[in-house]
Amino acid sequence: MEKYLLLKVIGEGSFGRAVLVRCKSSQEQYVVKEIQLPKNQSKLENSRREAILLSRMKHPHIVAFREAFEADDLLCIVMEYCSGGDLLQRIRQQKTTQFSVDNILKWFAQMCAGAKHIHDKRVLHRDLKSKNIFLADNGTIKLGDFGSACILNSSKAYAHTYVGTPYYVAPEIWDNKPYNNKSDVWSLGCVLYELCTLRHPFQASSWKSLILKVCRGAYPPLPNHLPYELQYLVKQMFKTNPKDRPSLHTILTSHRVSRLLRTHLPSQATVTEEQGSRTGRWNREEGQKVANLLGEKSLIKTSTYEGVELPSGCCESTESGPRKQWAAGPSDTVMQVLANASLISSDSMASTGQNLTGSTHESASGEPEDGRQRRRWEKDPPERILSLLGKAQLRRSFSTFLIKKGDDDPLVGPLSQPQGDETDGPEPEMMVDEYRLQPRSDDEDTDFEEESSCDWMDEVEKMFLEH
Ligand SMILES: Nc1ncnc2c1ncn2[C@@H]1O[C@H](COP(=O)(O)OP(=O)(O)OP(=O)(O)O)[C@@H](O)[C@H]1O
Repeated sequence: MEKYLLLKVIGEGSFGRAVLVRCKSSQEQYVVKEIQLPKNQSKLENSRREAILLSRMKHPHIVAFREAFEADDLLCIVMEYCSGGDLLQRIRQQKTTQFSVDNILKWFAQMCAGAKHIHDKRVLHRDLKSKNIFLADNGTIKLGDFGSACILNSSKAYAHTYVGTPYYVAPEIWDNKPYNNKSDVWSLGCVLYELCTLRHPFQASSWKSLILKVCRGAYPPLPNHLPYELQYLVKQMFKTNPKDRPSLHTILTSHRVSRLLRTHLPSQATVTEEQGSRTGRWNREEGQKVANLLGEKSLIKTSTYEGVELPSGCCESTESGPRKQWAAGPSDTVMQVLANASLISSDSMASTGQNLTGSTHESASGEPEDGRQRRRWEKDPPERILSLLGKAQLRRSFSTFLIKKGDDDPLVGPLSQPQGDETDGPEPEMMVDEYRLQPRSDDEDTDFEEESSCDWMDEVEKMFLEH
């Protein structure tokens, strides 16, 4: 840390603070994420994973990694400073002034290029939202916050924890289905919608209403002045079946909107890893060094309660439970039980009290110890879990999904007005050319998903049983 001069604290995240520093030798400014190395092993792995993942993602639209080191009890991740702040702040600054179509297309194209790059590496971001997307000083988009990302295609990659922010979560996650590349596409659809309207597509005053809207893909249509290609794209990104959503590759190459998007992308933004490597922009050695430093094994032997504060003692289990699949229609049950719970405001995960998260449990090798078959639930599991949820207040967070006892503030969406936002009021009537917007099925598109099913509901149950 002696190399850097501390300039100011930018903010506090759930795992530590972010500080602006200046490198004493180069005079360049960087952000250092200081993460208190947790005694809790699972959080430690989470922190290390972010550093490793970031070190491997070199792309013009991904926050650049510089180095990571451990000092005292801190893991310090040094990264590019995005002086334009995050996109949520930027959208809020607009108040009621809409962004120009060119601006929307440019930013969206850039975020797609960054996200496509991580998907090409078989990594899912899992928490894409305007608050995790940054603007560099030249106005360029940079995807950040890889704390929730998970690597796919590794039998040891057992990051099967629920991660996400309710407002950006795809319908399949509410259905306890595995997170997949199209779930990231859904979240980016939410960001695109925010850019187009300065509002969130799925605003609601209760969990039931929020989940219903998400699971039905019901959102107020975009204003007519926007090009139909954008309207068509939004409609496709909000297809409730992930298979019907276009991949980022499709969006950038063969979608009706691709031509518009590509005019805003310099050719280097879509460079592949191999191309990058040939041109020397992708520094494998550097990534490897960091991975070694931080212990690559820990990356894939992860046992995490990702992104959520847990009561102490909740993360201790190392049991390798078999994967679970829903027998049928969990969403209805989810909604029944959530109906009475209120969603409350929280900008920070560093909240106190009893919170909810998912976790990953696995053997020391990171694999199911005995190759056990996946078992199916014998009875409808959401009933059980959600009756537990019913005892708690559901807490909204921009960072993750929390349940907290004892509060009952009304729900306020990320882009709600401070007061009196009619989140559940009648949706504005718009003239939409349904025929032109009719989406096609994207059968030939690329699909991949995390290996293990999302068993966050199971973890909720365990957590409450322990208390
Ligand atoms: N590279 C960066 N450039 C500029 N600002 C950043 C950068 N990284 C983070 N920030 C800002 O620093 C603050 C803290 O960020 P951090 O990622 O630590 O936590 P968070 O995203 O607010 O919360 P959480 O950890 O719960 O996701 C945020 O306001 C964020 O916008």
